[in-house]
Amino acid sequence: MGLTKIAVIGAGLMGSGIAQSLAMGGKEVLLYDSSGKALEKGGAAIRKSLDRFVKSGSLTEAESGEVLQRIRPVHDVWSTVKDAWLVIEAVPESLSLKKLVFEELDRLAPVEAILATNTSELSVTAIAAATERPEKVLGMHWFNPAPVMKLIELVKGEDTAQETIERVQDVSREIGKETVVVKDRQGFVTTRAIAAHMLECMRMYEEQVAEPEDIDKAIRLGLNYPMGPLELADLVGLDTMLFVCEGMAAAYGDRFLAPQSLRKLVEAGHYGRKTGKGFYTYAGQRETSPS
Ligand SMILES: CCCCCCCCCCCCC[C@H](O)CC(=O)SCCNC(=O)CCNC(=O)[C@H](O)C(C)(C)COP(=O)(O)OP(=O)(O)OC[C@H]1O[C@@H](n2cnc3c(N)ncnc32)[C@H](O)[C@@H]1OP(=O)(O)O
Ligand SMILES: NC(=O)c1ccc[n+]([C@@H]2O[C@H](COP(=O)([O-])OP(=O)(O)OC[C@H]3O[C@@H](n4cnc5c(N)ncnc54)[C@H](O)[C@@H]3O)[C@@H](O)[C@H]2O)c1
Repeated sequence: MGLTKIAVIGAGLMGSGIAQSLAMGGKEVLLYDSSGKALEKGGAAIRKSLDRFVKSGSLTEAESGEVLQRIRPVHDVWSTVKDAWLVIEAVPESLSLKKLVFEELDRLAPVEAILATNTSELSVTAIAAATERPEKVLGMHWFNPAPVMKLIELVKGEDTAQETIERVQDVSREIGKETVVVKDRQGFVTTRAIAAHMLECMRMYEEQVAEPEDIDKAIRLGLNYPMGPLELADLVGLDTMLFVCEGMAAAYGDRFLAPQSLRKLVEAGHYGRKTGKGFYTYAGQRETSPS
């Protein structure tokens, strides 16, 4: 029997959601995080999300249990990847960190395994160059919350083989997701677009054009976005926001420069929902007031 498993490296906001999405699509998933605490937290996030699906009637209790059975938390990288045909990385948005992780994955994963990065905007080509298998490396950009969002943005590095793209298109379709294929340019399509929108809204926040909740309400109800920019930033994580701004500003210049107030929130450790405070304050994951 060939390689049948899918490995996810990083069990944070995205890695846990990615593992859940794959398991909801019937795939056997191994989930690893360098922090045991984060691995436990990721498991709790998966159970919380599955409860939402059961409450909304999309899943039965039995189906929810079957999904959980398909996700195996693992405490070392080799055990996570040794039987995987696809390895998906979801560690923090740092190019140096991702390169280190890909060097390790290249050493430990089966030679025929595809290695995918969930980076929001970093160079897939540069990440692939940290391996001996650039033709098997691609960007597999999921969206938060991964179990709910329909799209996976596939990014073709300079040396990504067409067969690699097609195999990941197939598995994305099998789990009920839609894909687009984009060139490896900083920010791809989605991050470059959403960053432009969110940064302009952040500048309006800094200029006090309106109260935070009115900025969000205006975008939500006036433009029919499911979430306003500030509440979305708190969901995605202000740490990730800042990482992304730095990458985008390096590529495209000042128009993507991180606003000072974003940097200050991150410096203060206020990352949004995941720390309980960002643009808003959250008591037990329920919004209480603008911070
Ligand atoms: C302003 C600062 C600017 C700074 C500079 C910007 C530059 C950087 C910009 C890019 C950053 C990286 C981007 C990243 O790579 C790509 C992305 O992910 S972009 C974000 C894409 N996602 C969205 O746009 C989400 C939009 N929102 C929605 O679709 C919906 O609101 C929702 C999230 C699906 C929730 O819908 P509802 O369920 O109807 O609303 P609720 O109120 O019930 O949900 C709130 C709560 O529950 C979570 N949730 C809901 N359903 C589920 C589920 N089934 N599984 C998991 N989680 C679920 C939701 O996320 C909320 O979170 P929680 O409170 O549970 O923690
Ligand atoms: N947050 C979002 O909405 C979102 C959406 C799409 C893509 N992304 C991208 O996904 C990636 C992860 O983002 P996130 O929001 O899930 O971050 P996160 O901080 O929630 O999770 C990252 C996890 O990686 C773990 N980790 C760190 N170093 C590791 C290592 N060497 N090996 C294994 N695990 C390690 C951390 O312990 C943490 O649990 C980033 O590249 C980000 O840009 C984020």
